Amino acid sequence: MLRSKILNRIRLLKPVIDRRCMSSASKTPLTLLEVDDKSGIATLSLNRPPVNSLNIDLMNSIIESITEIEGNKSRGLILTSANDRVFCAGLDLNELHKPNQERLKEFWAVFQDVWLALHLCSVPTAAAINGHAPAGGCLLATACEYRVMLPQMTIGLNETQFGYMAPKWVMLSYLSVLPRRLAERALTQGKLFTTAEALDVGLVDEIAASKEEALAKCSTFIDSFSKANPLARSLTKKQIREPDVQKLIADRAGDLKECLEYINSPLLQDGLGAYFEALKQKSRSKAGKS
Ligand SMILES: CCCCCCCCCCCC/C=C/CC(=O)SCCNC(=O)CCNC(=O)[C@H](O)C(C)(C)COP(=O)(O)OP(=O)(O)OC[C@H]1O[C@@H](n2cnc3c(N)ncnc32)[C@H](O)[C@@H]1OP(=O)(O)O
Repeated sequence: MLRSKILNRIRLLKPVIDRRCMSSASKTPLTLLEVDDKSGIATLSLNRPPVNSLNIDLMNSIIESITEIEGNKSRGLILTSANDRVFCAGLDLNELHKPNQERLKEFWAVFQDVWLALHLCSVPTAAAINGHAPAGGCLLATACEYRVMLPQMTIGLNETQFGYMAPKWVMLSYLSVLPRRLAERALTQGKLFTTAEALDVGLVDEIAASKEEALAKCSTFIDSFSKANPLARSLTKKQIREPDVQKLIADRAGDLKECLEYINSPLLQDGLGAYFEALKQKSRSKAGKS
């Protein structure tokens, strides 16, 4: 009786995921999903060149993969990147800059969904961060239960550097990993931590010399739950994460409204435009040099 009450409660917590089709003009899968026959661990690789920036299609593809992993009895999920330089560059700035309003609404709702799906994933989750992970990339990593990162990369919620304040629930994700004082300072500075700094403050759990080693360390973390009952483990995780998740679920429409107003404000659009242009300029001059 108690168990079914808890299960119903957890079901209510789960995001309602509208299974929109995974569309891709290039016909390349935006995520690659591999389940190891021996270990039963699923590896989900982000595969949207050049930098795995999160547009609607990539986020839907991540959600569909998580749903599949939960359904196929995988023992755990490792999130990584098919790109060996960038784990995920965060939200696709094309979706935020001069946005089409209807698309922006859908985009924000899917952004909420992807965080909820990963944050509440029923199997153990670990991120093998094999490249840079700014902003939304850091959010994906912090939604996982464990993080292993390669050297000489950067990670952090750097929103204030390009003129945005991270949404409340994004900040909560950071606060679940970092001590409050440190999180406040890093969020207000828009700090990008190097791998060594991230390990030092506890933003990542381990450093690995190669992607293979990172995947192996993530597998070891997932194996550490071998003696725990999977249902009990998953319910415990969800109970612990419930307060943060409820803050978003209780007012998804309010969050959407607030964010849309904020994103559309001329000051923020100008700041974002300048930031995006500087990124493109940097990329052009890099290409010119090579
Ligand atoms: C009043 C209260 C209201 C409260 C409400 C609050 C709500 C606020 C809502 C605001 C939302 C804010 C949330 C934001 C979260 C985000 O995730 S925003 C995205 C932030 N991302 C970044 O800042 C990363 C930027 N990119 C980089 O730093 C680098 O690209 C890299 C380190 C990831 C990789 O470097 P490198 O390998 O050298 O590649 P580049 O040459 O820089 O880039 C290649 C190519 O990709 C394009 N690109 C890079 N990042 C993005 C991106 N995020 N989106 C789209 N495109 C991107 C870059 O321009 C290059 O393209 P071109 O070669 O120029 O075509």
